[in-house]
Amino acid sequence: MSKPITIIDDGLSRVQVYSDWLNNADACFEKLQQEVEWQHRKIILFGKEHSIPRQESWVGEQGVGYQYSGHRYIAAGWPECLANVPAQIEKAFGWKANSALLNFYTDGQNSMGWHSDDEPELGHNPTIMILSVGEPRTFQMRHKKEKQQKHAIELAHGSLLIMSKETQHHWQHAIPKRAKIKQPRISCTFRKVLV
Ligand SMILES: O=C(O)CCC(=O)C(=O)O
Ligand SMILES: [Fe+2]
Repeated sequence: MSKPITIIDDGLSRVQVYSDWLNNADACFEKLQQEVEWQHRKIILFGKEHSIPRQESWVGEQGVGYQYSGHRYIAAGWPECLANVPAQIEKAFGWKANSALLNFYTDGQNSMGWHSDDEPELGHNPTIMILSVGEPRTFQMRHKKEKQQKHAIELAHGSLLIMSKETQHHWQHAIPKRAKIKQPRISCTFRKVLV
């Protein structure tokens, strides 16, 4: 395993990236596009219905549930191409995910707004590992209180980004729109939901 690039390591929060982590990233990207049941979730904002600007799927060990934006999702298993990834991650980092939120960004018009992954079912200091395949996209981070503290990280095809320790308390992250990007990207955001 190559050495990670450390983005944040200030004693409280830690963010690291392994730029070329997944061996079979091309095959994984193809299979995820074909195998996953992608959903275009809708949200109500000020009484009006909107489609969120990307597609999603909740996957993982049978029965693991997740609640966000007023919906509850239950995992029905891993897509075949991700089935071995939690064990690979565990071998490398000693941390085992039981689920993942998958995001499909069709092109640079798709995005994700500022947020922290701080849902209560993830526990107090959740580790989140994001595997990226497809078109590289910028992963932005900003400190919640000291707004001048910012980072922008290009997440390459096959890269793994790890957020750990107190990162979700102190930082938010986002995937901004990019008008020039015409190609798709998939992110697999591995999580350990407390069951
Ligand atoms: O697509 C990404 O890299 C970010 C995804 C994310 O932040 C999330 O699913 O919570
Ligand atoms: Fe997130």
